[in-house]
Amino acid sequence: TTIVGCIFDGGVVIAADTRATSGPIVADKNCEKLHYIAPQIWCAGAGTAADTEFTTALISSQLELHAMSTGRKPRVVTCMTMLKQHLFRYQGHIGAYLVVAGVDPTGTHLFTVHAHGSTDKLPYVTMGSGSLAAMSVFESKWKAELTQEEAVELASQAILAGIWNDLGSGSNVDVAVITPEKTTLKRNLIKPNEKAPKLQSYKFARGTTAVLNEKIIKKSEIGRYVSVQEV
Ligand SMILES: CCOc1ccc(-c2cc(C(=O)Nc3ccc(S(=O)(=O)NC(C)=O)cc3)c3ccccc3n2)cc1
Repeated sequence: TTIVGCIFDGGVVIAADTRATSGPIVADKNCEKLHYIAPQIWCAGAGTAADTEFTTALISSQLELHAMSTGRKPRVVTCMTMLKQHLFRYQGHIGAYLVVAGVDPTGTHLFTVHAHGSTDKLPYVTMGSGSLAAMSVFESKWKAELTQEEAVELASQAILAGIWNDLGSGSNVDVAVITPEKTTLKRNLIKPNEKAPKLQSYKFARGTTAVLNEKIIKKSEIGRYVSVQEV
């Protein structure tokens, strides 16, 4: 997994690859790693898919209840604090590595939350197995006061660095852009690994495999030919 976040002049962008793995196997070629928390707070998740999905959904619910009881819009720092306290309580056994990003009445914010409960507040962040490849892009190309378009391009390039250089990352680039005015999810913004059409049809013609013999039997006689395990 490669997930990133980057603050720009007027908002924040987060992005993720879409490969889900189970050991060396690609379990899903187009999974979703950007999670909704609140209208202007989104989270990118790396680690155990079920843990990132359920942890973000739980905190999204708790944050909505908190906003209802305070009568105020939810704050990104509140989301981060709820996440870190939950993950710390489970001492790292919940495998969720999260990039928390959003806009609230206090401004634009970007945090990382690690599975053990540690957090960082930075202008750009990367996490997951492709985090070093992604960070190399930020360390070489990031500058202050990026425009939205520059930030989307930089974040996309950082994810592509993970896709090309980390076997745990792959397939497509998802991006979410959060500003005070609106939040835009750009699902599969870049699809650099689409399969090319086959050069020819590989369908076998009927009769390619010879039928050596054929026997039609009554259902009651199946037991003579196939051992059927009665449960
Ligand atoms: C007592 C434990 O102490 C720890 C201290 C630090 C970290 C840590 C982890 C990460 C990190 O993102 N690790 C990570 C890797 C792969 C996936 S994955 O989803 O691609 N694959 C699997 C199998 O989870 C997720 C997260 C990280 C990233 C960027 C900068 C710093 C970082 N630090 C972990 C443990």
